Amino acid sequence: MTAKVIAPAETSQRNAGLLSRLTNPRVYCALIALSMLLIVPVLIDSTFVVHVFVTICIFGALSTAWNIVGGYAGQLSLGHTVFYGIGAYTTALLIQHVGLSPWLGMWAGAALSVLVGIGIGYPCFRLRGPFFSLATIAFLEVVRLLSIHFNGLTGGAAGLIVPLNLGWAWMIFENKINYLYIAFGLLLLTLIVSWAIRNSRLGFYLTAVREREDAALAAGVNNTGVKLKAVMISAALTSLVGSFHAMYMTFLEPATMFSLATSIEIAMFALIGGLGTVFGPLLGTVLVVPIAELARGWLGASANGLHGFVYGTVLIIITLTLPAGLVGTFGPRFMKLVDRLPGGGRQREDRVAPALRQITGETGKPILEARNLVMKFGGLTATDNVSITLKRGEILGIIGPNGAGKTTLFSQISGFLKPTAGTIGIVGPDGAMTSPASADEFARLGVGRTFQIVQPFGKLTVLENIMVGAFMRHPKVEDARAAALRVARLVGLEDIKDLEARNLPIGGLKRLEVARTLATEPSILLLDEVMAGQSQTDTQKMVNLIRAIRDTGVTVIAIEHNMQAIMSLSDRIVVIDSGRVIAEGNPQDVVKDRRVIEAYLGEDFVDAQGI
Ligand SMILES: Nc1ncnc2c1ncn2[C@@H]1O[C@H](COP(=O)(O)OP(=O)(O)OP(=O)(O)O)[C@@H](O)[C@H]1O
Repeated sequence: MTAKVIAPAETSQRNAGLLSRLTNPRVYCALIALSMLLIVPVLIDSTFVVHVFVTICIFGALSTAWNIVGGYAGQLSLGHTVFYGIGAYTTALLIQHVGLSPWLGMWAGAALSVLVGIGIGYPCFRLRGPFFSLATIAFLEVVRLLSIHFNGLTGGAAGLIVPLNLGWAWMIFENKINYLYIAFGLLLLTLIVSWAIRNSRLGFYLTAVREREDAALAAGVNNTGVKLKAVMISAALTSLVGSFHAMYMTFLEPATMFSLATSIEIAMFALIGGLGTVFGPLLGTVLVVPIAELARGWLGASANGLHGFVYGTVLIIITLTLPAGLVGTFGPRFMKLVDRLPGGGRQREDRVAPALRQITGETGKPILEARNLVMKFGGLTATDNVSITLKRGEILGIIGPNGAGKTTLFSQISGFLKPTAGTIGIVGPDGAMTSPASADEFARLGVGRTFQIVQPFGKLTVLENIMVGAFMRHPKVEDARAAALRVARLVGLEDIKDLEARNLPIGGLKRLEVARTLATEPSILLLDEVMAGQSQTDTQKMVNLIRAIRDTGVTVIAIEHNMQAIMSLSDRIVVIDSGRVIAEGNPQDVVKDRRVIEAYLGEDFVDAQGI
């Protein structure tokens, strides 16, 4: 076995990196704020205050873990306590029957929760919006009923008492402050995981999938795969917290451990604080839990159920006045203030862009072959035995009247529509002809497409949108950022790189479509009406850009209604009408073709002109 020797230079570089992070006001302010969750209860030293802070840490951690699925991936799970309950019961049962320490049992619970998460997530991700939420509630209810039914194991509705072995090994303490240390540790763990996801390729992919599933697929994202990863991580973290909570409460019953009300509370904290943000769920918890707990503490039994009233009131006020939640609304302004503190406002260093993917192959040889493609939508035949061969290095223009079937053809040759009949072959990097099975496979093989109706990830900046494409070839964030910056420069988007995509005019959005696709470093680029909505100057710039892209070895197919542009740009033109190819050849010949003029201007015009 060989051990890795760490050079002194490497260690000092790492220390310098850590020090530079710690002197960043965003980092030290977050650490100071978080440490208050420990310092305040230690200073006040009251059992009730410690209990409130333990509850904040537990629910903050649960909500942060939920946010990975509900916020980042946009899957509104309302059955998340299923993982919390599984963690709790597994840990308690392992102590009772095997004598296993909860420190180990909690990982067994997490593993089981991951498996259940995959089981729930895989079928449910096909469902959208409220149907997904309802399905997660249904799963929660089934597990709750099962835990009541198997009362020999779980104690049923009567509940289960955790064996009371005192000490750190058994996670049971007389002094409540010890629980706070563990709860705080779990909160830190979930926050670190959540932060790491947010700033990784997975985080970008989850946001992309949440915003536009088709555009994410076109960027090579395996949508189900990334959502499953999110569920697995979230399930494991929720389960760990559930295990700890079982030890804190020392009594488990199905109604509490698999509670729909708790599932909703967890989601609500994230909604109040800011869905899809790292610190939003914790902030929501910090704001709401103490009010409810204090009200309960002061008013005692007479205030039973009051916390629900408090949660509901805060939720209504926040959703009506701040739909993006507290962090979503005030976060950017607050960060500007924080950046003014010592050590703040540092500029990111421009990194050298990674090498472009090499495109190999002989110019003029087929790179894509579509044979007899048929696409039927009910009684309508959108493409009718269309066959095209794309030659490496050419620019192929596809024209035809509205509704001719051009976009349908694009969707077929990029894997978005499975042809009713016919075959598609793409030459892969190894030179062999392959037929990918899904849109993301097409993308990874080098087929990049834009959408006629633009598909920006509205809440991401221009540069982040392009990064989603760049991640396909450059998994590291900094490499993807540098590669995206190179593309932004090429496409003329560098000046507005930090603007949120939803604020762009249509011309900018069209260029962003091209940029995101280009960032995937395709060998075949499918452009669907990218010149629509562009000024004359911008159209000319786009023509020049497409030529420049072709000169780097990329093969281009462009659908276009701007005749002047497509005729000047294309090496070859294919004309489609009513789903069929009616003419094919070089631009000069195609414009004179009787069938083409007839398709655009009608038979009467052709007869009158005597063509
Ligand atoms: N998903 C769908 N379901 C049903 N019909 C569809 C679907 N997609 C396209 N069509 C129909 O198929 C035909 C071809 O549409 P397509 O969008 O491919 O034409 P197009 O040549 O791209 O038109 P345009 O130039 O206006 O964009 C149209 O009649 C359209 O209404």
